[in-house]
Amino acid sequence: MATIKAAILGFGTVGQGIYHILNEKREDLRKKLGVELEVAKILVRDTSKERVPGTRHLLTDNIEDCLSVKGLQVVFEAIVGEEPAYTYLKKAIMNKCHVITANKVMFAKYGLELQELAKQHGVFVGYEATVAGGVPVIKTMKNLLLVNDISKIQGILNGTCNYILTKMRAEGWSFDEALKEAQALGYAEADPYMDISGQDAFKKLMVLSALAFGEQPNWDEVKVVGIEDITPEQVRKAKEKGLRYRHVAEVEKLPDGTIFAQVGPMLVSKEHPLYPIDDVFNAVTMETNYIGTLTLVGPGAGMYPTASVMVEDYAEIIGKRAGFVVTI
Ligand SMILES: NC(=O)C1=CN([C@@H]2O[C@H](COP(=O)(O)OP(=O)(O)OC[C@H]3O[C@@H](n4cnc5c(N)ncnc54)[C@H](OP(=O)(O)O)[C@@H]3O)[C@@H](O)[C@H]2O)C=CC1
Ligand SMILES: N[C@@H](CC=O)C(=O)O
Repeated sequence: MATIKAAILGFGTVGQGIYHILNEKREDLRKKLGVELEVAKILVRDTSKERVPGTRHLLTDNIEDCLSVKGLQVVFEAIVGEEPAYTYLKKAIMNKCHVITANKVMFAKYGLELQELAKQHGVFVGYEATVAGGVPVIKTMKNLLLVNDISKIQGILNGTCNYILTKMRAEGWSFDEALKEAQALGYAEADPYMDISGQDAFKKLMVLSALAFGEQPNWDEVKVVGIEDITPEQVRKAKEKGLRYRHVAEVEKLPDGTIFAQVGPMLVSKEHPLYPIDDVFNAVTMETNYIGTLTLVGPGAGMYPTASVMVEDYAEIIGKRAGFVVTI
């Protein structure tokens, strides 16, 4: 049986999740895909940190050790920020590797370019994990777009913000307590300001805009507001009135063809579809011409939901290569 060699870039919450799932599902994936997968290298910054037992020999802090693995075919990327992730993935694609990323900060900016480059080199880019954690919004949207036009997308795209707002309302926790717990649970970004400032939701929205409309609005013209100024008093008063705070991102193609987007907190009443979406859950509503309105709901962050969709991307890509999966 053929063996596919893979590298994992980043071995924090998401990278370790990928490793665990690949191990736990090794036999199953082998049967379903007809190939063995071997994780040949793992890139980190600090190779001395104690991590998953039995992986020390795989760790390196040098990307060339990863990209020079003989027969490398797949790169899972779960590091942080635009660079060096963009440069690494570009190199991997040019070396004819499939790449699978969770890094929305990098992908919001370079996603269209990397996908074009991948096309030129005959490889695939999986990016389900860049938006809404374990919610299969990218593959759903790709399928919808085969037939439908999407006119508007609205949703809760940051699990950490939703977790914080939920805990403040339902448990009376302080903002800081809730953020600390979101970090402990692996939901928050390495720099949690990305979450609470709305920047993380904005980057995810830009990934969705590129997919749905083939373009993004001018980033400088998008109003992005976070949740960091919402006080316990405001949350309490809203609750008394039967309202809930939600952090909502939306992007819309206007009749004149321009793309309008905004990100910020919103007060919703119990009639609103986002009212019941609590905890780390995300929800994404798409308005389409034939299906009408479709909403996906599920865990928006965390080790296993995020890693699961990355391994699904791997299975889909390898299946496609073998000619037995027919989705895009
Ligand atoms: N956590 C989540 O729920 C989700 C996260 N994501 C995205 O996945 C990515 C990873 O997130 P997460 O696992 O939570 O982050 P962590 O901070 O837990 O892990 C990041 C990992 O990347 C490594 N790393 C960071 N920068 C570099 C670099 N320049 N070179 C080599 N290695 C580097 C770190 O190495 P070291 O350990 O040595 O410091 C660490 O192992 C991010 O882009 C995030 O936005 C996407 C969806 C959900
Ligand atoms: N920090 C992000 C992680 C997933 O993308 C979030 O909380 O949603």
